[in-house]
Amino acid sequence: MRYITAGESHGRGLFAIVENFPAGLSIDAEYINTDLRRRQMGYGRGGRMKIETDAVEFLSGVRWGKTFGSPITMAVWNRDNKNWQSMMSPLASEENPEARVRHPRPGHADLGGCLKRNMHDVRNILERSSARETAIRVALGGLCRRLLEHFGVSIQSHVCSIGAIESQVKATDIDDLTSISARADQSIVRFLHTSQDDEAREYIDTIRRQGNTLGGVIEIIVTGVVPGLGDYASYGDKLDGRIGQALLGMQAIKGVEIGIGFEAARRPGSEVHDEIFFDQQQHRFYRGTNRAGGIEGGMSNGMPMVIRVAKKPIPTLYTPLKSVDIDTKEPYEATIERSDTTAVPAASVITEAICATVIAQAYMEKFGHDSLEEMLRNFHGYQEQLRHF
Ligand SMILES: Cc1cc2nc3c(=O)[nH]c(=O)nc-3n(C[C@H](O)[C@H](O)[C@H](O)COP(=O)(O)O)c2cc1C
Ligand SMILES: C=C(O[C@@H]1CC(C(=O)O)=C[C@@H](OP(=O)(O)O)[C@H]1O)C(=O)O
Repeated sequence: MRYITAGESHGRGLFAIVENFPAGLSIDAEYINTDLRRRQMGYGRGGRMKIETDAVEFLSGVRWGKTFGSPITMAVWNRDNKNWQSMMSPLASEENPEARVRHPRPGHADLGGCLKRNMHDVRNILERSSARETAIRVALGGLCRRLLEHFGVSIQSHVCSIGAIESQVKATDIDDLTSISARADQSIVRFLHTSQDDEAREYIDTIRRQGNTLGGVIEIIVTGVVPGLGDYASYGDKLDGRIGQALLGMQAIKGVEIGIGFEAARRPGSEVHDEIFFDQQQHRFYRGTNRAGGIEGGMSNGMPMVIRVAKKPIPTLYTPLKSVDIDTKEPYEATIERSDTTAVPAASVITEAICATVIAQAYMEKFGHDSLEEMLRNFHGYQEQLRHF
């Protein structure tokens, strides 16, 4: 499966074209819209989320509720586009020099993008670098999640912290397998949906009043994955590398840990590596602990995957940081139109979608991508192989 996304934050909408997706998968828009709605939730977002009601529209590749092997085109339309008609017009012949954005924001793509493309209007950069693009990646993730359900894979996430506030549901104690499976049994545990809500809301309000912003830590848990996805043989095929690349390819993600991650560097080997056992009754190998977070040697090992990401604070600050006018080169305080204070709960949903996409790709690699029936046949054959190993 290959895909490309297109679209600007305030343009007509966001689009994805997905190639080589298996035929025969039942999909309805509402299944995907559930994730799109979840992505819009969470305390601390700015005015934009009140304007949008994200929903997916299939423009190609789905017929009578099923994929049929043609490239799938998905769209999420921007309601806000009607307020940006002249600014975002693809065809208006006159440029409006007054509409140019000249003040790049520290921490955003603004300055690097202008230098790289030799453009003197930051809007040309910010429209595409905006995390609005994640709406369509969540739609794609929904499609992949639906496919993975047929293989018993489930992907959940929760917010471990926002700024200095820790969730009551802490990051998984990776030495304790019961806590991982208990966590994986829960449907999404969302920070700001717990009894801690009041404290967290007050904290976010204080930060917003100060014109400041917050990031946070998210944990993703993937259960039901077969061993042997990805590969040890070539660097580009390693599953941990692919998950890391995909997550770091998301706006504002600055760190990815798999299993105990950085903690592994502090412990001796005996407290890092998961011992191997064999369950005679179920005729399968298992690990006594899961510090590797379900991935060893670039391959899934059949244990739950545990992945954590660090999201940096939102770059647009209402109390702006110092910047420089790209025309006059004079100091200038960065531009603010409208912005989120924090978007960590939304990011949590996006990371699930990104993991779903990478893992679905790995399943298609191993079991084929022409049809769901063929994939399932190959999958059952592989299970048989494992049973007789
Ligand atoms: C869900 C989500 C919402 C975001 N909202 C904003 C925002 O309102 N204002 C802003 O300046 N950055 C926002 N960001 C972060 C920027 O998109 C991101 O920092 C920017 O594209 C620069 O890329 P980098 O942080 O990966 O270096 C958001 C990110 C995510 C994931
Ligand atoms: C639109 C979304 O997030 C946007 C991400 C974003 C950025 O710079 O990344 C800036 C803001 O856009 P606007 O300037 O239109 O308010 C966020 O609202 C979304 O998540 O759907």
